[in-house]
Amino acid sequence: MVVLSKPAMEQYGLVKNNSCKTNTFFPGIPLIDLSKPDAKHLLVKACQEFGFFKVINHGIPTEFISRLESEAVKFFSLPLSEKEKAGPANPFGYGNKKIGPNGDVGWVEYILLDPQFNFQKFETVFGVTPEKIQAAVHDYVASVKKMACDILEKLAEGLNIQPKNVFSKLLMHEQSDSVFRVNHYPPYPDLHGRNLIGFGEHTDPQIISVLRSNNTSGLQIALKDGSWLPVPPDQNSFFVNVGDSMQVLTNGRFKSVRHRVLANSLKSRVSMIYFGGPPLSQKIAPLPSLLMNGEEDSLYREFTWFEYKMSAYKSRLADNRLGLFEKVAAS
Ligand SMILES: C=C1C[C@]23C[C@@]1(O)CC[C@H]2[C@@]12CC[C@H](O)[C@@](C)(C(=O)O1)[C@H]2[C@@H]3C(=O)O
Ligand SMILES: O=C(O)CCC(=O)C(=O)O
Ligand SMILES: [Fe+2]
Repeated sequence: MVVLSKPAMEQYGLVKNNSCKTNTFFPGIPLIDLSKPDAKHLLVKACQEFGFFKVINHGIPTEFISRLESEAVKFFSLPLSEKEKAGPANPFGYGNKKIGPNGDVGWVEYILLDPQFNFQKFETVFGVTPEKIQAAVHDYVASVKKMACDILEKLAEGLNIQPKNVFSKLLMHEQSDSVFRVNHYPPYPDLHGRNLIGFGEHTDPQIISVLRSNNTSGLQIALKDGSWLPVPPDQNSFFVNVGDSMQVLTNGRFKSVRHRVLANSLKSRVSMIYFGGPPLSQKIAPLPSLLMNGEEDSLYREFTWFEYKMSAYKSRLADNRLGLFEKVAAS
């Protein structure tokens, strides 16, 4: 990344170092052991209260994680001119500082991939080893997707709805519109008590997002009172976000969590995120069984994932994207 002067860095957004919840009593990020029988109930509770949790005993082979991370680190270490051959990210490819099509910026560089992977665009960049990278992405994504489906099935069981694949089938569908992203947040020079925004606050539009990072801090989630809670990094665990589409499918029971990343002044952060989405034609509406078979009103007007995605790509990162689809309460 190019070194910038302090005023130039301000365009990425700065926050005071003490702007987060650190001293108020807080029980901590929900921790779910996927191998335990009570996982399904704890998952439901975490999705209702935070829309966010950490999982252990996830079954993802360490080798898949380290292989992909080391390929990603190699890629991000290339000269900018080489990396740019895989860009711009519109929507897939290499991106640097610009996030999305509507003027958002952050102290981040990234690769966005369609997990059905068309690596042709990357062939020139990855040179002799496109197959190696392709295999690393494939193994990692297949394994994380399986875990995401396991979590979604446990959630259906915990909610007492049938069939248990009611959510997971949307990711398993051969036309599932999922996205895979690797973010790199380089360290930045000291800004006298200020933190630089790496990835601005937002909610993820899809059903579920599964994140793994190296041991560098930066991720924060918004609590109900609007304060920011730093998420301690843990390279051996995965973090899961409820996305906007899941909030709608559950008629608002599960919360799509607002989150952001602050860049670290000392260490690089590398994160890999699988965003599990449904097929484009999928109707997104509360499940009838969660509307008490007609007793409860839907909070949202009906839409397809295609419509929501189109609308999301017209929005700015921090926008309340679901707001446009909420039904106005009758007076
Ligand atoms: C500003 C934007 C970037 C984003 C597309 C959008 O217009 C609004 C949603 C953003 C987001 C957030 C979660 C994921 O990182 C992402 C890939 C997604 O599906 O929605 C990004 C989009 C992006 O970076 O292109
Ligand atoms: O990089 C991270 O840790 C999170 C980034 C994120 O929220 C996203 O890419 O949607
Ligand atoms: Fe996100």
